[in-house]
Amino acid sequence: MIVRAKNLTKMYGKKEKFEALKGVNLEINEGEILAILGPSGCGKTTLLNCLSGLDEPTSGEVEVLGKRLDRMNEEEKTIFRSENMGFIFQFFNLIPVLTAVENVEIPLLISKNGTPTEIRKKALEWLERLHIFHRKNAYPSEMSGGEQQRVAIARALINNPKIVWADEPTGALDTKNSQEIIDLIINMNKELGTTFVIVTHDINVAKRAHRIIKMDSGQIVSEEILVRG
Ligand SMILES: Nc1ncnc2c1ncn2[C@@H]1O[C@H](COP(=O)(O)OP(=O)(O)OP(=O)(O)O)[C@@H](O)[C@H]1O
Repeated sequence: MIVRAKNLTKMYGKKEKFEALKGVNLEINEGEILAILGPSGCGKTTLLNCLSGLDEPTSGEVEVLGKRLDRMNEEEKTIFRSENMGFIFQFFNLIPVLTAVENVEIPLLISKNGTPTEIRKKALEWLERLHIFHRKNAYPSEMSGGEQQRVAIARALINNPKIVWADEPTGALDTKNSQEIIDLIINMNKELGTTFVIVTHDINVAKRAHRIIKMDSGQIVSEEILVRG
């Protein structure tokens, strides 16, 4: 078990309270690809952010890799995230003034993991692994959505995280690029054993996961385990 959430609730608003999570219980296995499906506004992003420590639940417990996030302060959570987690977003979130290779280097520069030469070498290796080496010197604005997402995945994986949170990773891509991005995620999961938690609207993406949970109005309403031959 890599993640365990107990009775998570999240309230938004001061006067007009809105309950975005209504007592969510969830366990995520190490090495699995979990897809979270559900209609717009049902609480998928809120759940993902509470599980990763980007946001704080109003009540409930979250344990990741045996550590209670709700017992850490912001600084401890930041360090914990940088050591153990990677993030992939719908709109890639690359830094516009940095090239592809420079964007991929960021996590290693932050964790001071290697000399500048070693860091550059590793970043280039990751670009190669994600079939985007030829765009190493391109800026985000010069790349297609599919290319930017490959760079973002390289950046998410370069620190060898145990778990990667992906919020609509194919939401801004066409069918062909979505397929390629999900293929890359599956390959990385097989090769590295990284756990992936993917919020998606796209049933074709969800179908490639090991398990799908469906949410509605702040609750998990069903679960499906997918068996592949
Ligand atoms: N900061 C906030 N303040 C107030 N309400 C919020 C806030 N963030 C989210 N909400 C509300 O909480 C609910 C859940 O939002 P969330 O973004 O988690 O849904 P979602 O399922 O990820 O939606 P989508 O698929 O459209 O991204 C929505 O009704 C949203 O309007």
